[in-house]
Amino acid sequence: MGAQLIDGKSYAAAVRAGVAQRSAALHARTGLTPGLAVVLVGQDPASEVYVRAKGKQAVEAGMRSFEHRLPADTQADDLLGLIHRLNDDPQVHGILVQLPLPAHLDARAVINAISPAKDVDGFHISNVGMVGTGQDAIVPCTPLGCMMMLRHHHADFRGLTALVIGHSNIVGKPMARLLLNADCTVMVAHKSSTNIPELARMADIVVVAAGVPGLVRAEWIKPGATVIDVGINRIQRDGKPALVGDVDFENVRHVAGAITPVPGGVGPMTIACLLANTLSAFCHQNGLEDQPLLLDEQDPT
Ligand SMILES: Nc1nc2c(c(=O)[nH]1)N[C@@H](CN(C=O)c1ccc(C(=O)N[C@@H](CCC(=O)O)C(=O)O)cc1)CN2
Repeated sequence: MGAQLIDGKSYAAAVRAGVAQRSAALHARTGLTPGLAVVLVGQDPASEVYVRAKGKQAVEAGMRSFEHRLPADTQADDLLGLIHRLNDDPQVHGILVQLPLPAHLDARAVINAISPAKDVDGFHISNVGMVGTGQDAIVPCTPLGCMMMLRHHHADFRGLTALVIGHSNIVGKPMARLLLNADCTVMVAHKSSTNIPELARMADIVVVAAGVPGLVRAEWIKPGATVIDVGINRIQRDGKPALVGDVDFENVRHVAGAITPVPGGVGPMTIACLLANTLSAFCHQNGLEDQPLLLDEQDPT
């Protein structure tokens, strides 16, 4: 029997619909509108696509979108000046700086200049520390989306073992922390570890964010395991461009219990969760009650 396909597109549509509904209800009650500011430095083609999608989906969810496009040679002081202005702008409740930044800019310093309350990417050291110590905080969008989809398949993480492959600050590390906070037993592997196959065979959940096309193979997977593929790799296949994940999808799908496709899996949840984080930030900044958006109440199936 093949794995159940985890349809991130439908889940993301359900999350966005929930955000739009709450945003409209809060606007009707208070007259206030959530605002999201997105900063893009340079012209990386993939980043252009994501930034455009963020602005469009924010507006569709009833939010204000503020796009700031800066040239690739922008100096740190100018970028930091913009962030300080956005921190002080009462119409802006969420700020994100699209990554990667050009090499001459220090991404850490830029991220830590964002007010933690408006850091809707959840990358500020204060949000990272809070999540790391199991406190309520803004959670990075991609791992949040992965957790929402995983919760749909696993009511309780206690007694389960997870393997996270890749330990980036954007995905791997926060993903491992969220799973630990949910009482899962968690292993984290560097993408070039030679023992990944043995670790994967013990895992009920495999989350991979390694940037290596087809890294995860069918013979590594425990039958019935849930496999979440965060990889987005642009390759040439039969002379044509193709988008593939870090999982050998065609073979792993015959062993796994549930699996995310690429495209249409984790990716769409990233922006949906960004909107959910922006709505939460808006609520906190205005003393409004924030309700967590759970997929269970927005079940697309
Ligand atoms: N400041 C941030 N920078 C980056 C983040 C982030 O969360 N915050 N994540 C990624 C890029 N990203 C959002 O910014 C993102 C990546 C992928 C998708 C997505 O929907 N992917 C589609 C495929 C789309 C395509 O053709 O590329 C899919 O997987 O189905 C959305 C957002 C790095 N930077």
